[in-house]
Amino acid sequence: MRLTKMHGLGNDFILFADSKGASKDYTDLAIRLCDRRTGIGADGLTILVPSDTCDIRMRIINSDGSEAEMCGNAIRCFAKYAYEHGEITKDTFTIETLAGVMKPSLTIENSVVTQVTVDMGKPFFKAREIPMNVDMDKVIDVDLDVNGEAVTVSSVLLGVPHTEVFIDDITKAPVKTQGPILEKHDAFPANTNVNYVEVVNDHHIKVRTWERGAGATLACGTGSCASAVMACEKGLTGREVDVELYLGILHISYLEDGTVLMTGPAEEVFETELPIE
Ligand SMILES: NC(CCC[C@H](N)C(=O)O)C(=O)O
Repeated sequence: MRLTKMHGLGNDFILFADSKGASKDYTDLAIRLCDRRTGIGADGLTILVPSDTCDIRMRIINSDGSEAEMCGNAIRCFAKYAYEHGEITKDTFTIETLAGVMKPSLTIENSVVTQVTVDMGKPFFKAREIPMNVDMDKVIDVDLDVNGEAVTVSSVLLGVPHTEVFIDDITKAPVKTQGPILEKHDAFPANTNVNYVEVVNDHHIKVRTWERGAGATLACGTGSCASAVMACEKGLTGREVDVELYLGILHISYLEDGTVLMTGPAEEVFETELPIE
């Protein structure tokens, strides 16, 4: 099996194509390969499989073996992988995911994909769409009890469920302590990704994420989109926002019609061949 290790701003993935992978169970493979001591190490597997409705289909399996509906950093890596490995010859195409159809546009320099812009679709705000156990049309500034402490959260579905906690200083974000508690809080029947957000000004935010099924990661693409959307909905920023992550910036455009565009890099780290079925 030919594997490609890639990352999007440090959120890292192992990619491969599997023409018979439409409904395969990759749980064990993900846990084995993603282990950072005994495997290759990654936040997830990203698998290219054939699609009946789009140009190609992406499956994303978290490092704990659970399957996610979508992944923003993985889809930029996936789009670059598909083009540079000859699976796709166009610079704009469609990708089927469990969260619907995503549309990447590639910036190509000397046959190398340097940036990818993805039309991520529109966010869903209703509590039952996220899903979340409260009855609200837009889940903005709800107090949740976290071990006796009231934590104010806002939530949105952007491919996957996201919860934002706005804080004054990103260096104090309790990612690894509060993140896992919020991820599995009773309020979220499907669990949630947790983003800590510092608003720097009306076009610049900083984000740190605790990911559902993967833990603390260096960047989260859908989380960056969700954070930018929520900052705008709360009146803290405009519709064009730079999201600062540990290793760089994702640019998010939240268009007037609700469509979210995400632009950022994707990098290949190495390729290898392993004797895996
Ligand atoms: N890394 C992500 C999100 C991956 C999915 C997530 N762990 C989940 O299960 O919801 C991104 O870049 O969007």
